[in-house]
Amino acid sequence: MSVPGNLFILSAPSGAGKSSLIKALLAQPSERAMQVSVSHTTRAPRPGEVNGEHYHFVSVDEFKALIEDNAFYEWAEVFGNYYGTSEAAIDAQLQQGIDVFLDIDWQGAQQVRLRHPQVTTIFISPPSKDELLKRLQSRGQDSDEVIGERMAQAKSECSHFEEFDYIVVNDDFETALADLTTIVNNQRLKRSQQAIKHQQMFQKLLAD
Ligand SMILES: Nc1ncnc2c1ncn2[C@@H]1O[C@H](COP(=O)(O)OP(=O)(O)OP(=O)(O)O)[C@@H](O)[C@H]1O
Ligand SMILES: Nc1nc2c(ncn2[C@@H]2O[C@H](COP(=O)(O)O)[C@@H](O)[C@H]2O)c(=O)[nH]1
Repeated sequence: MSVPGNLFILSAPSGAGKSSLIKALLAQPSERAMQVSVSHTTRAPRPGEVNGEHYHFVSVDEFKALIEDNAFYEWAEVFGNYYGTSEAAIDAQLQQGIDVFLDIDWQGAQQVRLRHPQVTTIFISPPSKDELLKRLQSRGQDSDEVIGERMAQAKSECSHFEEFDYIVVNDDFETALADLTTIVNNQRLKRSQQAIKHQQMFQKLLAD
């Protein structure tokens, strides 16, 4: 029997660094395959974003048709655009034993928790408001107006931090990455997973 993949959610105010942390985590050597789920969105691509890699970029009509088809595991409206996680895609990854990471907002996290109670949820916090603003500005991808909206939304995202299993403060990047790696490894070391992975060893240990 193979161990099914683990599902992880990373939520944070925009600009706190969750995409950077997931990218660095996935670049590390790992005993299990890890993938980040590619969401659908109606937001316009940012410079350098590739369709199918960063997001599946769709029109509002296409997104609404996918909602009608029950194609989404969860979906939400964030900053006036729709975002959603494809159910078929993550089910296939988990069944193949791949650990899947969802970079979604608190509304999506609430929906996934109801459907998949074993999910591990992680809140990534910026060290301060000033630093969050600096990161949004230094990314150089959004207008001042959009940055203002994201800063206003950050308070609402942060107000949900107590709903998460773990909190990682992304002040020093390498420390935050080490914390995230520890959380992932903790999940893999749980008895439920180890019992399946080492089934034959336990059978032999318990044999007469
Ligand atoms: N610990 C850190 N110290 C300094 N800068 C950081 C740190 N972590 C990430 N950054 C920088 O902050 C900016 C925002 O990071 P990133 O794009 O990963 O955020 P995000 O939370 O994924 O945002 P969004 O939800 O909008 O996609 C990037 O320019 C990134 O290089
Ligand atoms: N509920 C969902 N939220 C999602 C999904 N994909 C991304 N997001 C969140 O949206 C904001 C903005 O993202 P950006 O790429 O436009 O900066 C951020 O908080 C993401 O976590 C999703 O599928 N579902």
